Amino acid sequence: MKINELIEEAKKARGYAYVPYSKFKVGAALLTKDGKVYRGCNIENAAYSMCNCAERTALFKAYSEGDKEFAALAVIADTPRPVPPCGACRQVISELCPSDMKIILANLNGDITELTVKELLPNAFSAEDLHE
Ligand SMILES: O=c1ccn([C@H]2C[C@H](O)[C@@H](CO)O2)c(=O)[nH]1
Ligand SMILES: [Zn+2]
Repeated sequence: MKINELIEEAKKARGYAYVPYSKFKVGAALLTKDGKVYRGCNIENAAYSMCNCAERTALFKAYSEGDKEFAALAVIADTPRPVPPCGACRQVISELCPSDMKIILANLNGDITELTVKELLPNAFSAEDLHE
């Protein structure tokens, strides 16, 4: 699947964002190694801390269906620069995705930034830091 196709999938997911509080719609599309796409949108809550980002929605959907091998993640929002994932999502992405996996950040103007998981969260805390 081409990068622009994955961005289109993320854009479709963005249409389902439930954002009555921020009005800030985000969409994500997670490509598995065998070519399947899991879409995600952000889902907010009146108890603000329960808001779930688009990126984590897509990852948790895939994981809960037994899909764990990922090739790329695209994220899109209506931002001046390609949307930067929040710190919580960077941590979850770095736990569940390969460190050299491609992350594609986009906005509605067609600006695109491509980077890897380890570039998105350098020096991440990980399982290797637990125990001795
Ligand atoms: O990369 C991002 C950044 C923000 N949000 C969501 C969280 C919240 O619902 C809204 C405003 O922060 O956007 C995402 O889904 N992904
Ligand atoms: Zn996030």
